[in-house]
Amino acid sequence: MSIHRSSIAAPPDGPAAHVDLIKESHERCTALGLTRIERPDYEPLMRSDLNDARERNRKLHTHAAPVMELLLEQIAGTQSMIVLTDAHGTILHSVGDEEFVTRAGKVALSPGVNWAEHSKGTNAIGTALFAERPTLVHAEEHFMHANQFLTCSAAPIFDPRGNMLGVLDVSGDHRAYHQHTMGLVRMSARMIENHWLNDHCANRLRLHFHSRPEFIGTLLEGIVVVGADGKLQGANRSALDQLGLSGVALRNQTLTSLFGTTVAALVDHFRSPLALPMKLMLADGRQFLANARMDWATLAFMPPGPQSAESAPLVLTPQPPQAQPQPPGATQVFAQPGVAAPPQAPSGPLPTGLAYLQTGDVQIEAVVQKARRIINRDIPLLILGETGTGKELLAHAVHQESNRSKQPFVAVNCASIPESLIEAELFGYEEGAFTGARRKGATGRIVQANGGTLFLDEIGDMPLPLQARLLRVLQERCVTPLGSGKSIAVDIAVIGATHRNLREMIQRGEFREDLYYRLNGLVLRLPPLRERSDLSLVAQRILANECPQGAPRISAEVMALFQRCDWPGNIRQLANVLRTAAVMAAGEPQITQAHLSDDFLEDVRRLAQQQQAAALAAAAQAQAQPAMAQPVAVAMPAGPAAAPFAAPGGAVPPVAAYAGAGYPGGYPAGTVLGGQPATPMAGTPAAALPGQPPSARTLHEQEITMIQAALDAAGGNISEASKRLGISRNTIYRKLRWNRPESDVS
Ligand SMILES: Nc1ncnc2c1ncn2[C@@H]1O[C@H](COP(=O)(O)OP(=O)(O)OP(=O)(O)O)[C@@H](O)[C@H]1O
Repeated sequence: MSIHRSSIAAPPDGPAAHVDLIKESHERCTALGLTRIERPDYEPLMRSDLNDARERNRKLHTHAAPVMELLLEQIAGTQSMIVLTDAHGTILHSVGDEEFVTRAGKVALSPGVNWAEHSKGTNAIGTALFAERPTLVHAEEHFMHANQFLTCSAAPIFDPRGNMLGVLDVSGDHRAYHQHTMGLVRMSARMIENHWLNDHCANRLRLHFHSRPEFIGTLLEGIVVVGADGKLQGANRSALDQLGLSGVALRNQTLTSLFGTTVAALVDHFRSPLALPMKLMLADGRQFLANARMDWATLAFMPPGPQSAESAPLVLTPQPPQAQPQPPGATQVFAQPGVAAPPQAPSGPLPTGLAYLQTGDVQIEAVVQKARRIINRDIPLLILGETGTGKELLAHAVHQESNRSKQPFVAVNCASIPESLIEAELFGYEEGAFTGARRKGATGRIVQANGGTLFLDEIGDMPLPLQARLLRVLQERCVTPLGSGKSIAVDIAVIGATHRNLREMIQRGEFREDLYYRLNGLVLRLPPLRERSDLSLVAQRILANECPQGAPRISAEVMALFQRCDWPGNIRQLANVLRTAAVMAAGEPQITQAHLSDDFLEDVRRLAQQQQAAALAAAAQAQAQPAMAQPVAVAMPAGPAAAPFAAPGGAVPPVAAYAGAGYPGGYPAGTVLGGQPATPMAGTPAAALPGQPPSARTLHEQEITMIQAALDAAGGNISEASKRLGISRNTIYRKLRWNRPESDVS
């Protein structure tokens, strides 16, 4: 049974446009010298060339494969097949009804064969490629007689900049034509485009919008990609449709020119995890609601929002190309508007990659030299170090300097993902793989990293059963998503990182020895900030990065304070402190104590008290020891102005006397912190348990106490507490979750 052309349902552009499209295609074929009875060119690509083409289009297939599987379910039993081609019309992959696939093979509708118009005449794939729009070619609409048993629906797949990536097509027996097929193919192509966009622009700010909020998060949502300078860099098809713009017209717009807002306003609005969608309005009055998405790593580089409602909104400072290269992983830099350039401009462009990390410390220098030697050598790297020491930055720098730099760098924090979800996150899953799984399934992070680098942060927190699966992936270089029988080949460089002592974990049976040896081709240990000799240069580099138009100096008093701090949050904490200070000091030539946040000064004060208390207790214990009489208990006074320490059995000299004497690890004589003399406080970690010298308290216990105190001060708000402590929210969760002594990194 053949279907009359005019009865073909739902051609993408209406019946008249469809007739014209086919007519023009036939004319092109005639002009190309093709004839209708011509024996089609059946010559497929050689196997090796097909493999090359598949390799070149691996990412397209990665994003298309789950969508094709889903589509296959919808068309099962309809005598049809699904075809994915590259941007030239060469078939890369096909799946479908076995019987029909064999029939289609007779007209060379199979991998390795090119279906561009010039080789196969009018057909949905070739004509969609030419017309750059979804195309239906039914039965005798095919130019060549041999293909007229087919009905084919094809949709081109574009990247966010409008570049053609390939074509998705469903071809079937023309007698089994179904009017919904074209719609399914168009939807599937959009899904692939959205996957591609979200993956490739993961590090960039994306706005997901629609005029109806319930459509945000669906296939109908518009997505625009926003650059650090506020320029719109790309969009999905639904965005262009909703905005009524072409891709080129969209890329000539900025957030301000199109929606009347700024990146800073967006960042500020969405900083709260509970933020509602933001209202955006076009110049013609049309309104949309938008959610913003971006990688957490990107957000980590953004400064806190405006300090108060009255303060001027933060604006993005455009960076001159090449003038201020970003450190590895950094994306955006903010400054206050209207601020005169501070007198101390950075002397030159900041180095990038591993060179960014070289600030003169000998331990770091050794780390960088060793890291350089293994670049492109297929040697797995394991980075050890406390939280915030720059493990991810180092991993990113290694990736940047490798020949994988153009491919994705995918970071997974094994400690921040609930144990039950790590497997799905890493390996991906098929539709219906487990209760609560997204209907369409998901690509795992390992597959997303294909061709690039997978950074497994906090690898020591990976549950044992998953360690076995990860080991298999590393050995066999292929991944099998949950609920799938098929494995996907992957080519990844793996960098692991942890703050834990993996050797001890192996001994306790908590970490697989075989995985450990797979991961530790080279082990690099990043020293904590308190052990580094380059604090001053690191601080200046962070400031230069924060204030591209000229960084303020750090006053000697502040630097002296920094030098004495023990930085439990390491460089992350330092960066947070400097970021706030730079905003407070805007327009002034140097950062003084007055620009430091009270939280930080409070922490420094508390630390000084702990150190003094520890020293006092040690001294008291030393005094008590000859008599072997009583255990030492140090009672802390109730507040800063309270009486000096008292130890059982006798008066202990006032703190001031000790401070004045200049205690080892404490403050030198006469040091004044935050305008007040350093004095002890009740409830500090150094308030030792009776019968136990403070030094016997583990670092972990002290950390827990500090975290608890910060949480109390922040009213239980973990984000706020993490800001105050300068450690990540994950670290807080982790430390509270494992509220037991942790082993230090060896
Ligand atoms: N050498 C450096 N110079 C400037 N900034 C740095 C340096 N090292 C780290 N940082 C900054 O410190 C912060 C923490 O770094 P990073 O996330 O790499 O640490 P991490 O060790 O991976 O932390 P965690 O263990 O908590 O995941 C980031 O903002 C990073 O940019």
